[in-house]
Amino acid sequence: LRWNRNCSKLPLPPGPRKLPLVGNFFDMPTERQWETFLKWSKQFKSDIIHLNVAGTSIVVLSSIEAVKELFEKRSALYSGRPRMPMVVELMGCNFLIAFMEYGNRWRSHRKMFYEGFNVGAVEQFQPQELAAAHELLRRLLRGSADVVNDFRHFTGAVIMNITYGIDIRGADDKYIKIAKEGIERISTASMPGAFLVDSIPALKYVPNWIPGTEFKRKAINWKKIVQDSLQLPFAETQQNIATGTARTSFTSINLRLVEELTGTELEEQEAVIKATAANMYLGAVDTTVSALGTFILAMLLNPEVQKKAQAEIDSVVGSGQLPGFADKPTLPYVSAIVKEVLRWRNVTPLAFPHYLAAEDEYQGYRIPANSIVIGNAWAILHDEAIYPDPHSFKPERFLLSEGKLNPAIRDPETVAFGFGRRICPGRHMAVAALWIVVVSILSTFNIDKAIGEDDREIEPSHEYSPGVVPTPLPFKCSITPRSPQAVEMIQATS
Ligand code: HEM
Repeated sequence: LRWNRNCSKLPLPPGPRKLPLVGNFFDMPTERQWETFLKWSKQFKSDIIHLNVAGTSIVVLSSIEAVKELFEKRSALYSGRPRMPMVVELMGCNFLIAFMEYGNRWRSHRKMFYEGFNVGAVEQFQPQELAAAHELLRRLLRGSADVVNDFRHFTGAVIMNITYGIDIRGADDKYIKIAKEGIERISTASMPGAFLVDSIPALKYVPNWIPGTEFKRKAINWKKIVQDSLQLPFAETQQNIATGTARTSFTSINLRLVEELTGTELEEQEAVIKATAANMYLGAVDTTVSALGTFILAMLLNPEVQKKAQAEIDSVVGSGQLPGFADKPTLPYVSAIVKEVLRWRNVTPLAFPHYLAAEDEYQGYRIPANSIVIGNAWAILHDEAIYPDPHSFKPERFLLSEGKLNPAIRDPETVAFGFGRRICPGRHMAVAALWIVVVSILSTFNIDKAIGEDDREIEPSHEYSPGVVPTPLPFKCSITPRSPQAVEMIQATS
């Protein structure tokens, strides 16, 4: 009580002036929020700023020191998630780990995820990742109309294989479609401020016939789509196990581990396996696709980076074979490209919001109870003091003069995947998938700007979709084999 009394006398962190009742509602940016948050942070000379959006307290952290202190050292306080009635309660997304309250249910799901995807465990997935990367090369060889869509197919194929042991059939595979639609609905519904029911949860009890409750009808339709992505692939794996045709996968391994159980214990364990599997798919696809799209855009802007990487690959791997995971230690420039992709236009600029239930203090400021606390990962990854000329794509920043990776430069992987106990549990697999695609494409293809009908180069728009995971909007580019030998090597992979 004494602590609380002391805290309450402290001032709030600085921030833009608040109006009565609505607070900073009208100051809130509707796009690229991370840039405005950093601007305020500089304006108020503080790595912690406070906003009040129509009664909701929002705290934004924009330095590595602040996120480490609050999200890591005080993780017992800062590992919650804000209540999201639209997506969790109305759309039934309570099976998604990212939205779960911090507690035992979250722990049991997260534990199963960790066992499948920790740094050692993910090595077992390398053969599937390599096979899918080769399939991607074959797709690109046939000609790519939309490279971002090709990446969606690649990520879908890897994840469906690892998670359920299911093969994806073509670009319009039903599981790819279901997941794409599910992710789109979840992304729209979880955008802060998109639905009034998130600010006034009691609205969920208003009867459906009352005007203004379209959100309830949307929630019913969207719930069905999301449920399909949870239920259908899991049911197919169960069916395959029953008929003895199931391949080894995350789901089949875990279902076998619990087959001795009975009754509610079995039901509970099956529910955790089913939910964890769906999390893999829904957590992996858009994030990985976004990073790969950014990689292509970076190559279009920086042809010299592409040439340097190709020279490194040719000198290490040799021109007669395709690279594999074993080459990673000898290809530091390629690894530096992956790090720069994760830094330059990081996939989740504001990570995901954390939630503070009880009042706290930081640097003499009071952080009110029930605050949404956001780590501005974009600001940290664009800090000029650590990454000079932060808006340029420069893999060299991660290298020593002799070409090895420089351990003294902060690795973007420690920021781009979020913070503390909620840090992305799929990060090791994500980095492996990014690396194998980047190295495979660079070793066999040239990435250039497309040429228009007027014989001029077409500049990509560099526009990204709105949402929690901004993804490059479709753009034109030319991806052509580097040599006849590259074509032969790719064809030989089938
Ligand atoms: C480039 C790829 C990826 C990026 C940038 C990324 C980023 C993130 C971020 C920022 C968070 C929130 C962390 C926080 O709350 O502080 C997160 C959570 C999560 N990610 Fe990823 N992710 C990626 C790939 C993946 C993959 C491949 C999987 C699954 C195999 C995955 C599964 C999850 C899950 C389940 C959570 C929720 C964790 C929790 O709330 O405890 N992610 N991710």
